[in-house]
Amino acid sequence: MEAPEKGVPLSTKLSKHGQNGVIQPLLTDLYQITMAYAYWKSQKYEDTAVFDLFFRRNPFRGEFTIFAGLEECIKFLEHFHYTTDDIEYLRTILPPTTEEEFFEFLHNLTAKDVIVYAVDEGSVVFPRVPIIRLEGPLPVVQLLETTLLNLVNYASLVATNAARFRLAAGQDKQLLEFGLRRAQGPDGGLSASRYCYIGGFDGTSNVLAGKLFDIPVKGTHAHAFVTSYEKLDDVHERTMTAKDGSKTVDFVSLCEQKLEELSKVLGFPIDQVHMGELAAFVSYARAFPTGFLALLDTYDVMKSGVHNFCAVCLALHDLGYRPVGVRLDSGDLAYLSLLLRERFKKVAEKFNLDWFGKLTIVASNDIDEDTIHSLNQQGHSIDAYGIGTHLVTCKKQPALGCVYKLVEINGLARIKLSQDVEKVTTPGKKVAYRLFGSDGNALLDLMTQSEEEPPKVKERVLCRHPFVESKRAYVIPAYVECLHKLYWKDGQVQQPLPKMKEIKERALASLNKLRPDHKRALNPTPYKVSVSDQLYNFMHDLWLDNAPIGELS
Ligand SMILES: Nc1ncnc2c1ncn2[C@@H]1O[C@H](COP(=O)(O)OP(=O)(O)OP(=O)(O)O)[C@@H](O)[C@H]1O
Ligand SMILES: O=P(O)(O)OC[C@H]1O[C@H](OP(=O)(O)OP(=O)(O)O)[C@H](O)[C@@H]1O
Ligand SMILES: O=C(O)c1cccnc1
Ligand SMILES: [Mg+2]
Repeated sequence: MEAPEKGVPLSTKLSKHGQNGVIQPLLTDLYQITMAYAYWKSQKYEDTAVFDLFFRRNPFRGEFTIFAGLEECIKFLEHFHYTTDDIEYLRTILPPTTEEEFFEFLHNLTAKDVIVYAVDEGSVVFPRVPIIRLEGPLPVVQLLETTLLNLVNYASLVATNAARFRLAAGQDKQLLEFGLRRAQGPDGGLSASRYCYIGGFDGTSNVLAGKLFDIPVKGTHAHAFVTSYEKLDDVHERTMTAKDGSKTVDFVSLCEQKLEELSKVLGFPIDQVHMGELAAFVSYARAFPTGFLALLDTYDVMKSGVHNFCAVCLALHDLGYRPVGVRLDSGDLAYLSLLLRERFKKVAEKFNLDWFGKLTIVASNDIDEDTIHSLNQQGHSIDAYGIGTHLVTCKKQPALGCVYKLVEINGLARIKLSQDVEKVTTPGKKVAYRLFGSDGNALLDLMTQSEEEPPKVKERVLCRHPFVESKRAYVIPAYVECLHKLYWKDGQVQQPLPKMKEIKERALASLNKLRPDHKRALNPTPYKVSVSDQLYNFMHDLWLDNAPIGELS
């Protein structure tokens, strides 16, 4: 890699060619390069290969996956080139017998002769269906394998995880990604923020992700802010001016008065209320009068936090400001959210302030998908979730198993056999279609050989299980979507690459066309991925041709 230029802003360094600078041809496994040498040495560099990138099983025991990472893959192809520096490095790691002409060959390689068909980024995808199909000179498409898998696997995994959190929480809740501190390094953190947004989150706490990807950045405050104050005297600047500029008051005294008033009206003892916490809330409100959202659980949510919060809210109201809400970061989140809502409604009633009952309650603290389902079952009054560890580390399943398999060489289909039927590849160049029923929902995905006629609307098509002969169905689609679009040819991007927001909208729209039972959290119904009759017969003939016949004696 060229040395970073001095004086270049960080964002430019990180987004070389509008892409993370670490994404470059050497971000690969050594064996791709040694294979390229062996192909080159045995005159196979002009062979034309077709590779499919696909996964065999959906993550998180689910029955769907959100495809993400395509834009990065296309940009990688656009700039695929080994620099002089890269070649010098390769010279040091390849054996001295490596011929000089190979390094020249590598130095001149680009992806201009590669053709890429792919499913649109953000689409729901299913096992075995090629998400990306690459065709081109064998050494080049081979050299792309590891980087493309790296770009797609985590992106799709975390986008799917985010989509599952969204399904659990419902469309009306705010979902905030708070995972940077727990993410797998800086790149893991940035990718997580980007692809969680695509998968259905509303924002991130990750400021750099906000800057680089134009994602809304959001946040509250930490316990440290509260514990840094011990008593009310710690608030040095006591005054605050009304929103309309009409008056300036002693805000600390105003908050104290409100606390006393609340204690009388609601009947709670003031001696259990932590004055350091009140000092912190006062200071935070002074800094953010239009965005006051306080963390309530530093000492005791119901004995201290909520009283201090309500007092500051009433004081802000006197000055014409509208507070935002609270965050809970420990304890029984369902129970506490209900108690808080009850309290807010009571204050709303006693002080005749309708908005008070509708203040936002944010919950955080080690929340996973199951926690959200459980909270829903119990009943709660949470409006927003801040989610970190389980989301970005994908604790429930830390990797998606996308693979990259050779399916055709020089126009001849190739099959990879395995004792494990699931691992047998689908040979040849294929096209995938999604067939929809009259209710608008997806019925199944169908793979055909590339030269076959596409399935037609209102025409019966035989769809077969790829392995089980008896499993087949006639489908009369109300709508047919060709999943494979031409994305890269002649060294040019062939489709407009959509903005993050559009990819996010596609993910939502694509999920909305999937029947609810496929999206169910527990034991969802598998979505059918089938092959055409022609592809079925072709595949099984090739299988028999390639499987040796055993002999018993
Ligand atoms: N009502 C609830 N139903 C199911 N799970 C909940 C509920 N409320 C909280 N949780 C989860 O229970 C776990 C509680 O974790 P833990 O015991 O570490 O936290 P805590 O004791 O409440 O807080 P602290 O961070 O102060 O230790 C968290 O994963 C949280 O998301
Ligand atoms: O729990 P997560 O889903 O990862 O969400 C992010 C967490 O990060 C913050 O605190 P941190 O965990 O650093 O400290 P805490 O455990 O003391 O709250 C925040 O208060 C959340 O608890
Ligand atoms: O803004 C927050 O509340 C936040 C951000 C990151 C991690 N935990 C909380
Ligand atoms: Mg925590």
